[in-house]
Amino acid sequence: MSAPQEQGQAHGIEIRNLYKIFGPDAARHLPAVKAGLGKEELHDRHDHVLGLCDISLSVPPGRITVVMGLSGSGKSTLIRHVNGLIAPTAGQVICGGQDVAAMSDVRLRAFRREKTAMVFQKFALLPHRTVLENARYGLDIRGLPAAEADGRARRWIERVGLKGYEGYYPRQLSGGMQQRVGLARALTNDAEILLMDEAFSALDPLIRVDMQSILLELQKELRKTIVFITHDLDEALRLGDKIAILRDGAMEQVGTGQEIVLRPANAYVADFVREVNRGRIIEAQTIATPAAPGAALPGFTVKARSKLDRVAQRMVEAGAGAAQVRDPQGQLLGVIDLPAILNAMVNSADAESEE
Ligand SMILES: Nc1ncnc2c1ncn2[C@@H]1O[C@H](COP(=O)(O)OP(=O)(O)OP(=O)(O)O)[C@@H](O)[C@H]1O
Repeated sequence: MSAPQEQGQAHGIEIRNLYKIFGPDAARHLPAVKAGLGKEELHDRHDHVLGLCDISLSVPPGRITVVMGLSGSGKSTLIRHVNGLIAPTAGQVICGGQDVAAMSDVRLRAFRREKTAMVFQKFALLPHRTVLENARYGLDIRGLPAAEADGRARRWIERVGLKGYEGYYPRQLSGGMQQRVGLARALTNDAEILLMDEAFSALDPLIRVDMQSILLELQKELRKTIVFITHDLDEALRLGDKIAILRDGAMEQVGTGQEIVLRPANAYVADFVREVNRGRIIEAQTIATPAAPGAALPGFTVKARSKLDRVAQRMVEAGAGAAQVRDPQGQLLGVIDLPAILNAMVNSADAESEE
């Protein structure tokens, strides 16, 4: 009866000047934190923990925003503000024109249940329920007719590659398969916003890459607003349309993977991206420079989104020292040459940090 909402326009999320101080007297310490009191001093002098410090982040609708940082940097705290599991000490989390932090309990519960779905590192499946029952659990809670809940759940179970396993129990499945159930459950809920907290971190490396591929494949069509937490840079670079790097509760840099790898904002981020294989990340379009007016264009052409290691390989094979970079519509974006490619690929990511 009730129409599926797959076609519904996903909302973005605006996080504005968010502060979270853990401790009984959080509000009292807020002015000092705003004036620059750091995490360590707050802890040592006042026995409070600075969870988040002046975080502003625009999470675009229909895209994957990755929040990354080391353990304790505030990733989980941030994602839990998005669905109101944690209330901020100050600041706003705006979704669909509403401040999540200002919602009444009833409204917040409805928002959490209907607009958001979470995928956890530890899967959080119900052990005594089958794959099908786990996947449809959220719909059961919402009181959907059984036949409809069943139909929707089966569809997503199939989409994550688990057709035939509907009657299995979680303990009968591998970790990767259990997390597919976690994903199917989140998708069955049909929420616009997917919150994924280290969702693939417990999986073996190959399975993890598999799950990333499944998510990317589904996302092409689903266009959910996804906030994905990870401490793994490779995962962040693979998944993130946008990446936010946290340290000690503060935002170090927000940007695309290309921007972060090529132009780390400071020494900390530079350190983070130092080991990255830049040739496999940076795209031709990122380093293309405008063709000189009137100059002849190189005879060789590469695609805008081709990664530099492939571009270099093809250029060397073709004996080309330079190439045009064109987008899928054939539009000229600029030119690149081998020295520029090598320069971008060489791992000299020490930030020219001004400070
Ligand atoms: N309920 C709480 N009470 C007190 N301090 C907390 C609480 N929750 C989190 N913290 C502290 O806030 C900071 C950020 O923690 P958070 O769990 O968000 O980090 P994280 O980046 O998700 O780390 P991890 O990758 O280890 O999960 C840490 O210093 C943590 O100890």
